Amino acid sequence: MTAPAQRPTPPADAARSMEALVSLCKRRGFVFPASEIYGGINGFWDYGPLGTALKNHVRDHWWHQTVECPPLDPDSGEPLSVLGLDSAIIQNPKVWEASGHVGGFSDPMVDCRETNGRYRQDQVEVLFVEGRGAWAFPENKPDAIAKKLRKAGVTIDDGEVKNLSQVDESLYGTIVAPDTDKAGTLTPPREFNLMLDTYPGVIRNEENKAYLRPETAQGIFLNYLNVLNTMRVKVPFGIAQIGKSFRNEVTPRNFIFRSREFEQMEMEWFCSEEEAPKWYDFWKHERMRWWESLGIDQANLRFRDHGSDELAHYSSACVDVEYRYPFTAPGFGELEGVAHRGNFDLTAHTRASNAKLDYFDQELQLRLKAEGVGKDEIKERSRYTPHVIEPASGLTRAVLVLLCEAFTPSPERSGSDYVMKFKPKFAPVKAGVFPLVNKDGMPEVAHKLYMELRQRFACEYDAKQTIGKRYARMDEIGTPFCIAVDGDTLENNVVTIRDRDTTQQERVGIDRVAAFLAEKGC
Ligand SMILES: Nc1ncnc2c1ncn2[C@@H]1O[C@H](COP(=O)(O)OP(=O)(O)OP(=O)(O)O)[C@@H](O)[C@H]1O
Repeated sequence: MTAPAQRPTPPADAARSMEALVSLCKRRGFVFPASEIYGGINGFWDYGPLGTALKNHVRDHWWHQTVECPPLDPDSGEPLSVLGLDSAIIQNPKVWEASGHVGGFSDPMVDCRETNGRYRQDQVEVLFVEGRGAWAFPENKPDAIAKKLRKAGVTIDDGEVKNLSQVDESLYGTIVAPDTDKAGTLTPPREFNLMLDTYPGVIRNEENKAYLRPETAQGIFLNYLNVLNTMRVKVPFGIAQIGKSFRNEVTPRNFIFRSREFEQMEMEWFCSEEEAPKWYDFWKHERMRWWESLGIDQANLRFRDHGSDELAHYSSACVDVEYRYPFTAPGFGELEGVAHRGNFDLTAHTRASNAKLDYFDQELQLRLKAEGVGKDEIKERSRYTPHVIEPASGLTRAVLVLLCEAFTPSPERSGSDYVMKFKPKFAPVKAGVFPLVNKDGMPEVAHKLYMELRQRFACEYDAKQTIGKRYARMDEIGTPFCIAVDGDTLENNVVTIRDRDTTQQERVGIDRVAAFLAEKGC
């Protein structure tokens, strides 16, 4: 008996809040649908000025904490070695054959013969009501689900909900497909490859077919030897990179959660087989600590260990860091995977390319010698293909999480419906500088302050509209501080700084403003 499936119906207010968030992101310049003036293109998004700033702040924080200032070795207390990389998006297609992506990077899909709708099998939930029938759900459309069930005269509590991937195909004939009222229109599942292809060069034929990378990780394996030979590192060490990846997702959805072009932040940690379990545990907890450092509420984060049936054949452990997205609530969805990949990738590339991607561990050799181990055994054990621990996360998914965390309805405030409560470090704009009124010498003083502050902080100068409207706009784009130059500034050199979250105001000497912003973590 399988565990009861989670209810497919997200709370209606969560769906509505997602709608409001998407609309705010567009209205305020965070994220726009790609090619919007041509009707858009499914699964692609453009990051506007504020979304780009937010994304860059997250990217820089990851890079700083992973490459420039990585965690300390738990045993020696010395910094770990992690080196940065920026590999090509398009590589020799043999790479993706060796890695298993050409043959096996696919999702099982079912089609509806009636509507031609195509669904990922594991993203369809089915309600079985004994003696009445079975209804498949269009995911995350609570209103449509409610309507469909009402029409059928059943409620979600009348039966049992199962994921379609756990339903025997012989029962497909009884299921009403997600977008029809007819039973039995779903086809059996078929594998659908997620690789997007392209044809570099002048001739467009199978021989010249190449792929847009579906993950940044393989670029790291391809450069393992280059880094080892040039950077004076020894195992254990890591190689990290941030960059675009592409997947022909069948059902891109939930805003930027699942898109066809997205950005990843991945690190491959090369270590000995013996130490791999220790490093797996280490990186698992380090990664959670990192997510918490973004200011995400701990209650919205959790680990989910993969069951043995989910693990790739070469992997001995994998855990997801999950976040409670509005569209998964009360459940969670993936944000990052930390995988123990064994030495599958390096071994596969060794086999396919004939390059020697192994490692001679001099320290291990000396240790074994001191332990009195025999010559042949030393030789065999001190040359090996490193094992790998891989923390792999989505940069664009991280942006979505920060947007969801920050998004706070503010019915008590006039002028803005929402406040985006970003941690100051990640806020796209750190401070708004306003003259209280656009006269009496205030604009000149405010503009001078703005010109100084912008050397260190992303600031905006705004002298238009009422002060209330200026505050409201800053609240909606998540600017943590607004600095008003008023009569008191002209007389006493003090400005009024308003805190976005509390709306409390504080008087601060004009020459202390930069220090104030720095102290607040801007
Ligand atoms: N289509 C996508 N759009 C946005 N981010 C993605 C997408 N696919 C993967 N990611 C991000 O890259 C990370 C690492 O990729 P990985 O291959 O482990 O994902 P995955 O397990 O296939 O994700 P999912 O189960 O959500 O499809 C994911 O945790 C996620 O944050």
